[in-house]
Amino acid sequence: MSASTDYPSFLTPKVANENQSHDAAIVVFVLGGPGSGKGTQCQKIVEHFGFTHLGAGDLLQAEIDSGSENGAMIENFKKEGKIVPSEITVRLLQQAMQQSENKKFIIDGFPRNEENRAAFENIVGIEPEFVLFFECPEEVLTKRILNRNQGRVDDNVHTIPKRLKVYFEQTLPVIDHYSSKGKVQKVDAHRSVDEVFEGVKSIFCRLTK
Ligand SMILES: Nc1ncnc2c1ncn2[C@@H]1O[C@H](COP(=O)(O)OP(=O)(O)O)[C@@H](O)[C@H]1O
Ligand SMILES: O=c1ccn([C@@H]2O[C@H](COP(=O)(O)OP(=O)(O)O)[C@@H](O)[C@H]2O)c(=O)[nH]1
Ligand SMILES: [Mg+2]
Repeated sequence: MSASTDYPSFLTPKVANENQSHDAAIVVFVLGGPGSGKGTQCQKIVEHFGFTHLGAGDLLQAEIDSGSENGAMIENFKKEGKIVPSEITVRLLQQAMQQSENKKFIIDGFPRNEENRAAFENIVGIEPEFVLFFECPEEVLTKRILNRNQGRVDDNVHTIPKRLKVYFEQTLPVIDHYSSKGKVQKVDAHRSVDEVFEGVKSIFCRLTK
């Protein structure tokens, strides 16, 4: 008997959702320093390759904006360039994946440290297909962030050095971890948006088709 005939039809979507296994889901992590172009390139990947974009920073910002009980705490972490406790970010990512009908996700700006990585693998139970890594010189990152002009609380001279320090000390080890497993696809991000996307495109054509 199929699952859909086991339950009254109005219950089926909820039951299916709660038990949803992501065994079939494809996850690509997108990493790189703040300002390296992760969000910009993810938009283009969505248009060309049909992935759903989950920006970890965007999901956290939505929590702040919704006035949730954790909102003020998350905003303080963001202002200081610190990494929000994994259980919060992983829960938001897992919810977003469960609510999506798509099975192909690009997760942008996560995992930012080893704790994030272990929590995602333990709780969600998925390893990424590969990790797209945007490499960009530090001074270019700083310039791009200062020009971003989106009114972010963390795009300022107080927070930028803290974010860069966290990136070098905590996020690069995650990239090293995946590198040792042969999963890192590196792209030179210090080029025009279109040139970077040419590099991205060839990786996605090779690894996701
Ligand atoms: N290849 C690029 N060359 C120049 N500017 C870029 C490039 N990619 C992105 N930008 C700009 O740099 C800023 C940061 O890009 P964004 O995609 O938000 O990076 P991230 O998500 O990695 O922080 C934005 O203002 C964006 O328009
Ligand atoms: O998995 C994540 C993603 C983001 N952040 C927080 O959100 C901020 C902004 O992240 P975002 O990815 O939006 O920044 P970007 O790298 O795109 O500039 C980070 O500095 C952290 O404080 C976090 O704690 N965990
Ligand atoms: Mg971003």
